[in-house]
Amino acid sequence: MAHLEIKQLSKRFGSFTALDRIDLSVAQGEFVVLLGPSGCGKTTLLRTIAGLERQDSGEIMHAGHDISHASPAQRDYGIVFQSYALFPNLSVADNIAYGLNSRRKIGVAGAVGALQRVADMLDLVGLPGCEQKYPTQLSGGQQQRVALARALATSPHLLLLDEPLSALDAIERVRLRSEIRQLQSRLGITTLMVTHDQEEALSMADRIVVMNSGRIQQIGTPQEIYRAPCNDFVADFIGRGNLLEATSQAQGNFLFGKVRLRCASAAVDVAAPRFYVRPEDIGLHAITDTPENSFTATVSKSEFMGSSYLVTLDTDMDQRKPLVAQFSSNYLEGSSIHPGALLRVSIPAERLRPMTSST
Ligand SMILES: Nc1ncnc2c1ncn2[C@@H]1O[C@H](COP(=O)(O)OP(=O)(O)OP(=O)(O)O)[C@@H](O)[C@H]1O
Repeated sequence: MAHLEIKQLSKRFGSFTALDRIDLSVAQGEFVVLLGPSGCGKTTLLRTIAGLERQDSGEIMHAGHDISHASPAQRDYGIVFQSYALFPNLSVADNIAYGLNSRRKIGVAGAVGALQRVADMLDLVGLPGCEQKYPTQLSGGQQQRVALARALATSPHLLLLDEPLSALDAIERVRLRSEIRQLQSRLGITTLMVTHDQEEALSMADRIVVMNSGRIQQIGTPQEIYRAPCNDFVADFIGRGNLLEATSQAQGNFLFGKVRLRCASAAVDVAAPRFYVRPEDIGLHAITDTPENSFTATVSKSEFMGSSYLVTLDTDMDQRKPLVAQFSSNYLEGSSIHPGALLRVSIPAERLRPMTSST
């Protein structure tokens, strides 16, 4: 049985459809990331699960209970928002204890129990001894750790994170994302996190739900989403990529302008073949070599990215956009990839991935 099950959930604001028949099943202990561009409905979905928005239709089941019409207080979750949302006039301890008080989970041990719980929570998020500080005395990352401690203080069975890292600087963001992931694994708490940052999603999620215009586009592991995007939107949104159109030839061969390539997959729509190639899947060869699926290309632009170069190539493939390749800096050591340079590149047959849908 799924720990969280969302069935045909729809939400409208006036005539605008923010969520359109969302189906999603989350397993116990899973870390699921809702990913999509601004305005696609991620936050609305999270808020509807929290009971902070009411759906127009559809169901939400949590641990076998129908919570579709339960009030936020009747639902069992902890939530962390993008802006730290701590009470500035309350100490760290009071901020964390607030959740305990409001949910009446202090128990018989009363205030002493609450103090111990606050201390335990601060240990858990790596801020021991910070009880008496105030939010303004903490960095952004520390404030989000306190917000996390507050969300976890009632031992909820569901953790909802709404862009918890987006207000932090780059270094703190990377640090906190691995801390959150480790903590989540350790506690085994089922977690849903909203982000529009694809790197964050790829590095943290067990599964990613890619959304656009209130609809789910694809659900899969980071590897599945990255390697096999199901449509143009996902292909475009996740990482860099080349969408290529071709005409069919015999025996798994396809013609891209003047360039003929073999595709190893049998799943090509031969009537309208379209493919997807990641920049890092493009090979670079000595100009005199002629491995399978290789062709010549002229460098039009070369950007140094640190560990790699991003190289824009003019080819005879006759596509709407130039081909973009990514070559490792180590591999290029000593060779010159400057605008105008003639290269021999290849798209290996198994890296030429068919697109099944253009929606
Ligand atoms: N209370 C509301 N009233 C009217 N429209 C709303 C309301 N809340 C959200 N919307 C609209 O619903 C759509 C989805 O909003 P939502 O906040 O869920 O998007 P999002 O994917 O989380 O985007 P972002 O990353 O920018 O927060 C947006 O077009 C937004 O303007």
